[in-house]
Amino acid sequence: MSRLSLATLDLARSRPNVTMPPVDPAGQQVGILHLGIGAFHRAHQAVITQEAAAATGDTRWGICGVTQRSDTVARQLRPQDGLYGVLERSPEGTRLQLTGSVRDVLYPEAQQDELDARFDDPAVTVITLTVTEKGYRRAGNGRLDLTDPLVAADLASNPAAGRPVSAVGRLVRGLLLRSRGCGAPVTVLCCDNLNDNGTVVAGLVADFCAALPGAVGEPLAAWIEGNVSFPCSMVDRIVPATTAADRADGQALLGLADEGLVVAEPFRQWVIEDSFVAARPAWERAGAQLTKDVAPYELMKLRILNGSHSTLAYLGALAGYATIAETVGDERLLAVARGLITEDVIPVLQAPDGTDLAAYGEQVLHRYTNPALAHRTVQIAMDGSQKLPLRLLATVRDNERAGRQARWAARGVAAWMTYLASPTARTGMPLPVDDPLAARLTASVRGRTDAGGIVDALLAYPEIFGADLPDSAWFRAQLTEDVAELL
Ligand SMILES: NC(=O)c1ccc[n+]([C@@H]2O[C@H](COP(=O)([O-])OP(=O)(O)OC[C@H]3O[C@@H](n4cnc5c(N)ncnc54)[C@H](O)[C@@H]3O)[C@@H](O)[C@H]2O)c1
Ligand SMILES: O=P(O)(O)OC[C@@H](O)[C@@H](O)[C@H](O)[C@H](O)CO
Repeated sequence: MSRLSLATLDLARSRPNVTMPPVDPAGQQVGILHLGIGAFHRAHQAVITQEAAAATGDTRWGICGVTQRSDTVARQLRPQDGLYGVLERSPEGTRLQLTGSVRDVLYPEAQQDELDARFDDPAVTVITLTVTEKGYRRAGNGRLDLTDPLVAADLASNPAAGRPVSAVGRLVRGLLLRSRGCGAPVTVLCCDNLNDNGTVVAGLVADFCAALPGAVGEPLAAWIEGNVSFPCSMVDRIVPATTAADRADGQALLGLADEGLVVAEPFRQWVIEDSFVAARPAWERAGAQLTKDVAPYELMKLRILNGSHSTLAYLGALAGYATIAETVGDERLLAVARGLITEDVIPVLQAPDGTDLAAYGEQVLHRYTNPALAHRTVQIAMDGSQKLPLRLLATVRDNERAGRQARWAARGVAAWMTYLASPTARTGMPLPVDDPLAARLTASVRGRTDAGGIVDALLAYPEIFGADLPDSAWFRAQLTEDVAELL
């Protein structure tokens, strides 16, 4: 079967349930450099960007995507001239949105020169990132982990001449080349699920500069101070990893093979701090919200959605459910998610202007029920050591400060602990541990059946639980009771 590309795109024009790109892909110039061109970026920012371009007629905002660890996405998209479909799945049916805003894809290991040229291109005024929580290589204190092998390798090589391997290393090298080259201001916009994500990235870049030889790091830090901004953003759209079945469904709709296809729910939200130092797409013309303060939106989303998502992922996987939709079909597990949202999270959360938190929470739970979206519990269970502090432990702490006990958040943490201890679900479904700390975590607890010992062993990770939570008597007791029940 022929493959989607600029040459074949017209064949899709009359296909039912297929929507053509709303802009001429070939007419878009690259103005955005995106580090981490995974599934989420393709289903969220790239779609909103092409809609903004269509609404304004502004052709400056094509995207150059940069893969991080492998050339997979480059191999998928380059033969397709950057085109791919977003398979939007809902109970009402499935439609395919063709997307044409990705104009180039680079694999840095083989294309560092091309990447350098993009970083130094004055037409590029926005650099965006989705490199996952662990991709930022943060130490337990939130600062750049200078002992991380990739970060250490980047620092050891000449930043202007070497070939960086960490995401922050790539970003800093790019900013260095730009500061010495075109010198044009640029905005760095983080789109990962992190609290205060722009501030986090600004801090990591500053840490990296401070660790460079002074003659390089100091002038670079000064240039960044005057020429780069790091707005925060809240991003939301449920985008499960694409499967072979998804590709087959996409191909049946399109009549063309599409190796770059991604799957998503209909819902999407993007709230962006309005703090840009250079031109940007008019994303607000495609539904994005530009605001002075993203923090209340970030906290609402991370704690209500991502907190309940992780809780359901661990509880669901332990019960042998493969997907979130199956998990919320179990009334007892749905009740845990609802308890977490209404009893633990909302009472200690500040609502963004005009937002009804209870209604938001119910909408989130409803989104999980989408039976057409096979979002695997073990996918969401990945990287728990990076996610739990933001998604659940912050809620535990805020409740402690308010003199309350976050009983349901503790249940989510206990489910993570039980997941780590259990090689398989009760049904025999394997429970893989995919986490930067996987080797240590599994050595600590995998295969153990003593609830108290499991809880003690895991609470002893200060990079996850800090110095305070292990001292909370009710938390330890609740975790032990819950792990004993879940094992
Ligand atoms: N998928 C979703 O539903 C969703 C929704 C909102 C936000 N997000 C954010 O987007 C991120 C990526 O999600 P995705 O669905 O695109 O995942 P994905 O697996 O499709 O892509 C992940 C991207 O991050 C890169 N990456 C992974 N580990 C890395 C590391 N250690 N160092 C550097 N880069 C690394 C990969 O190379 C890839 O480019 C999430 O971690 C989250 O922060 C995802
Ligand atoms: O993408 P991750 O790994 O940060 O988290 C898994 C899910 O909780 C997450 O992707 C949600 O689907 C998403 O945050 C919804 O917007």
